[in-house]
Parts: sequence; C-alpha cells; structure tokens
Amino acid sequence: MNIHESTYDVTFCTMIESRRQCRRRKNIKLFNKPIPVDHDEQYITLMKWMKEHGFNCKGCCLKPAVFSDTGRGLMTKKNLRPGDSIVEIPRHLLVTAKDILNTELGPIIKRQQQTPTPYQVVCAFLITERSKGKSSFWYPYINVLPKDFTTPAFGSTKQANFDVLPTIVRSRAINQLQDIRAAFETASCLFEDIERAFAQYRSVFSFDSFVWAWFVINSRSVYMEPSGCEAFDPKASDDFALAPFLDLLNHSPGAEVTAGFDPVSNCYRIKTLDSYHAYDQVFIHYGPHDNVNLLLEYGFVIPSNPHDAVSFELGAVVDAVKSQHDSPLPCRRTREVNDPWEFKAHTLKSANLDLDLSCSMSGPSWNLQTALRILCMEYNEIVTWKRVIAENNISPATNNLISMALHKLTTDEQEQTLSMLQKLDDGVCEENTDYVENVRMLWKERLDILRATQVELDPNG
Ligand SMILES: C[S@@+](CC[C@H](N)C(=O)[O-])C[C@H]1O[C@@H](n2cnc3c(N)ncnc32)[C@H](O)[C@@H]1O
Repeated sequence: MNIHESTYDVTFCTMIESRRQCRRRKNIKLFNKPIPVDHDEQYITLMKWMKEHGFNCKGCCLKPAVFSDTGRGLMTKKNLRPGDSIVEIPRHLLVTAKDILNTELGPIIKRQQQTPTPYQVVCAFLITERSKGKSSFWYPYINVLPKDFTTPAFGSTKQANFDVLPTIVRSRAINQLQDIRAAFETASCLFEDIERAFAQYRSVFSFDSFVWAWFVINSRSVYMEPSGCEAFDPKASDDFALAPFLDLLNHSPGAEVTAGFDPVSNCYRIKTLDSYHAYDQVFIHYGPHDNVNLLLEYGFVIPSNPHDAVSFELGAVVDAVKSQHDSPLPCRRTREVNDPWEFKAHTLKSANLDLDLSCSMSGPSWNLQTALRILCMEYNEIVTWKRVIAENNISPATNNLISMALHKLTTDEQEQTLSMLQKLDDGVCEENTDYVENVRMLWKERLDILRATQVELDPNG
C-alpha cells in the first residue's frame, strides 16, 4: 500500500494466512461474524512492543480481527465519526531506507559502488531481520507479516499461475516478475558483501526471500517524503516507509481518509472521514486501483470495484474493426502506405491512443471510442483525424460500424472469459487456493463489465 500524504490514499498488499488463520476464516465464513484476534499471542507481543516504543495503546480504538470477506483487518472498539484519528505510529517505529543506514547494514550499503535502490535496501533489511528470529528488535512486527502473498508473481514458480490470467494481465505479471528478478540480480553485490561481513546471513538472500520482502514493501508501505539520500540510486523512488500495525488496515474503494506524517507530533497519523459503529471493520483507501492492479500488486480483487475496467490490446481492437470489412479496406495505397491497417495502428500509437483501450461499467473509455473511430475512417480522413474527431460529425454508417466492432470485441472477450471460467471450474489449477479464487473473481468481474457494455450497445438485447 502507499498512503499518500495529503492525497488520502494508502497503498497496501495481501497475505495468505497461516493454516490456523485460514481455518478460522473458513469458520467465520459460516457465521459471517468477525473474530477478534487481539488476544492471540502474536498480537499481544506486537502491542506490548509498540507500547514500549511510544505507541499510545490506550488511545488506539482499533484491534485486529479476522473478517469473513476480507481476512485479517482492524476493527474499531467504539463508534467513529468523520475526522476521528484512527491510528498514530511514532516515527521510530516506521522504517525508511534511510533509517537502515543507521543499522549494522549501513556501512556496507554506503560503500557500494553501484548505489542500491531503497527497495533493495529495505528488502535486505527485512530478509536479515527475519532471519534473526526472536533476537531481532523488529521480531514482533515481522512475526505478524504474511508468510505468503496471493499475487501472480509471488507464486510464479508454478506455470499455471500465469496461464490462468487474461493475456494482457499475464504480460504485465511477466514484466513485473522480470523487474523483480532484475532488482534481485543488481543487488547481488550488496548481498554478497553483507554475507561476507556477517556469517549468520550466509544463504539468506534467495530469490524467494527477495520476492517475499518485495511484496511486503509493495503492499504494506506508506508514503513518506523522499529522503534525497545520496547512498541510494537517485533514479529509484525513495518515498515509502514500513508502518507496523497500521499496515493491518484493509482497502475499500469507498473509504475516505487523510493520512500523512505529522512532524509536530512526530508520528504517522490516519484520520477517517467516514462513520463507523463499534465492532465494524475500519477501511482505508489504497488508491483508485482496478482489479488487475489490485491482483498484481496486492493479491486481491474487489467485487463490483467502481474503478474496474477490461483493457484490450490494440491488435484485438484492430482485428474487431477489420472483421467488419468483407473486402479489403477501401483506401488509397501509396508507397508509404502499403497496409492501411498498419498505417492506422501507427497513427494511434503515435498519439498514445493505443493505451487505455478499455471498457468499464460506464462504457468504453475515451481512448477506445477514439481508436475505434480512427480505425473506421477513410484514408483521406485519417490524415486530418484530429479535426475529424473534434468536429464529432459521425455518419450513421460509421456509427454502426463502430458499434458492430465494439460488439465483436466484447463478444470475443466474453467467449475467452467464459472458457477460462469453465477451465477454472474443471480444476485447471490442481489446488483451489486463495490465488485461484481471486483469479476466478477477476474473470467474473470482467464478464459483468463486458455484458454491461453490450447491454449499453443494444439495450433490447
Ligand atoms: C496492508 S495489508 C492489510 C492487512 C492484511 N489483510 C493483513 O492481514 O496483513 C494489504 C493486504 O490486505 C489484503 N486486503 C486489503 N484489503 C482487502 C479487501 N478489501 N479484501 C480482501 N483483501 C484485502 C490484501 O491481501 C492486501 O494485500
């Protein structure tokens, strides 16, 4: 997560619960009642440790609980009104990359020829501190972190993990995994130096532990002003901090909060702008993420997510328009313009109109509408496409062509969606994990959007 100071968004991630928690979650699904877990040893230890280090336990209205729909989260012990502060974490319980320069790892980080990124530094910190077990100062915090994540990249050793994703999502997951691997590989000198300096860290820096630490940061850190520290790669973002306890807050697309570090009280504070009854789950807002983003970065999916959309590759949009033409496109061919479809695709790419080709519950995006309009243009219109779009003078025939192409696009996508849902029902993935459940929900939500788009096109069905 990343709660952005003054933008009111907090960005966080997912966890697969421990078996015990998982059983609990199944049990509470039956009763649909949240189960407070604040008396579990790990949370007692966490709260005691936080109290010893300046956290105002008495003033905190939240306690951990397991909820039937969202898993572990925080429950309020009293009614809350808009403007109420829900959590305040003292500065010295937050961890930024710069703070790690003051640990045993600091001298090694500072002498790296290739300056590491803050992400690599915080990964190194999490991996070494986790390996210390109970002897780590941070043990009470690390002990309540998820052991696993339900993001596609986290379980990427299983090929089926990616195979069950929509094509466009699969390529994003593959890119994400490549980025993480590249970050792991460029940090190898740092890790080797740490291992040379401290025998106890020998062999702790595996790719698996790096991916775990990566998703801890990705899904659970809050926004902090960049430190501008010279020990880090200046091109990489340095604007996040780990935030114990606060990172137990779940996301709701409708939640409103203000959040940020307050230099006067020297703590990171979140205030809710919503009302809650005692024993409700309190939510924050990680940002206006669609379900694909939520799955890739956090490992969960929101049913009826108002920010959700189905994106299409440019090739699929071109094919949908192409399929509406029985004969080759009536357009002047010149030496420069050999294939009119390629020319149109090129026109779209150079105007960035190959991006955000999507449909949501409110219909096709502006880019998708414009791309379809351009793809349906005659050659003489294309050369002045900006003017044609601005005039917005669409003939009924072109309008019909656009609608039919959109219908074809959404029908093809629906067929793929239904076929994948069938495969998932048939057990294409051997284990019915939380990851598979999330992927199934991702496809179902896509189906709803595609169907709504078609109803919009043809309300009489
Ligand atoms: C910052 S953590 C929040 C606390 C987390 N549930 C935990 O137990 O550690 C973010 C992760 O919580 C889960 N999460 C957050 N909001 C959720 C929601 N509305 N529904 C389901 N899972 C959610 C996701 O696994 C996400 O990656």
